[in-house]
Amino acid sequence: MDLQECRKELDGIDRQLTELFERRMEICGQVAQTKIASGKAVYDGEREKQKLDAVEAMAHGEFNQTGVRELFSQIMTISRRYQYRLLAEHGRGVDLGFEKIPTLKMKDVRVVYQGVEGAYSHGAALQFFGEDANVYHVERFQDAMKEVSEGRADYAVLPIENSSAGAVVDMYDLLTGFNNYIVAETFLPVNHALLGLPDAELSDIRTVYSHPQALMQSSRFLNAQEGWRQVSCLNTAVAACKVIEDRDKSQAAVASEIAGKLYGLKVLKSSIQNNQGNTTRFVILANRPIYREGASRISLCFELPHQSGTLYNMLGNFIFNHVNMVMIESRPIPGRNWEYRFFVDIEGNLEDSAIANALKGISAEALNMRILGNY
Ligand SMILES: C=C(O[C@@H]1C=C(C(=O)O)C=C[C@H]1O)C(=O)O
Repeated sequence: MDLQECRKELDGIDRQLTELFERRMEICGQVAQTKIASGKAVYDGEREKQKLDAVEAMAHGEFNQTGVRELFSQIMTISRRYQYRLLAEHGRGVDLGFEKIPTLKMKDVRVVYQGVEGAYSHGAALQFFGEDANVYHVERFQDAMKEVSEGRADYAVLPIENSSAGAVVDMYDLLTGFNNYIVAETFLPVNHALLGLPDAELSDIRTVYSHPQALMQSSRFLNAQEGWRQVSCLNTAVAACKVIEDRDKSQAAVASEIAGKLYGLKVLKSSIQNNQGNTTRFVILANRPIYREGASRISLCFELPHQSGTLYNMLGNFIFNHVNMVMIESRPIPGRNWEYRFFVDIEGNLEDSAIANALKGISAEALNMRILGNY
């Protein structure tokens, strides 16, 4: 056979495959009807396993055996997608347990952040809730989560991701450890300023204090200054505090401008960080599953065993519902070697039927799916 003839033959086979696919889907529709009547779950893992073993046994040679396994795993994923859709049309959609609200309550609320006054988290809280917001701080991320879950604070503002350093991994573990929900996000540019005493000038400076990260992130500017000593501190706010307390004009701190304002320091030079676009994404957490009208991003997590194809199958729930995934992170599950918890962000609103379908699929097929928020 030449190429022309081969392709003609393939066209005929593909026509048959398509016809058979459509017939198969029709039967799957009938299966869905029985499930609507009986209340049985769409996903039947045992039946799928038997099916994959059976088709594999029918194929010849290792390559084809793996191939049909993969093919049928996909076909069954599509079959389930279709069934979830039919179930949703019959009012058997998922109750995701979230309440839609017109706007977030922003007035007379208590807001907690982690760290000290003048830290970037403080800046993020004021950026989102306004300069006059009723904010307070705690020492650790988990303390902030606890303040919210136990109702002492209405919201917590915590960093989740930095544009150059990546995910704040501790936060991911905490998101599953507490029943708090992400209700909003805010992006704070990480702008390090050089702060000195009110009567100091740039030419007076000999020693610079800051957190090692901030010193490193401002290395280009700092290293270009001849004879400046760089000294590490616990955090940027402690550095600012030291400068004001020592009353020495030759000392400066690298910290946020808000720290400067708080401690009464003068901005000797703003935006001294190497990377001008450096931004941190903060999430706002509340202790109730609420989402704003028009919310467009959903964060969720689920667990998967360390087996080939499990993640691929799970992500099929997004692909076949045309849901766009914008972030994925994995974290080991404590105490369960080689099993992972995945954190995924998708675009959409909990009211969209495609989203409900995808989430229903994942909740049936993965372990411990949790919607962390729609914001
Ligand atoms: C069609 C069914 O629903 C699902 C899809 C399957 C398939 O397409 O073969 C198999 C098992 C179920 O997970 C069924 O239960 O038979």
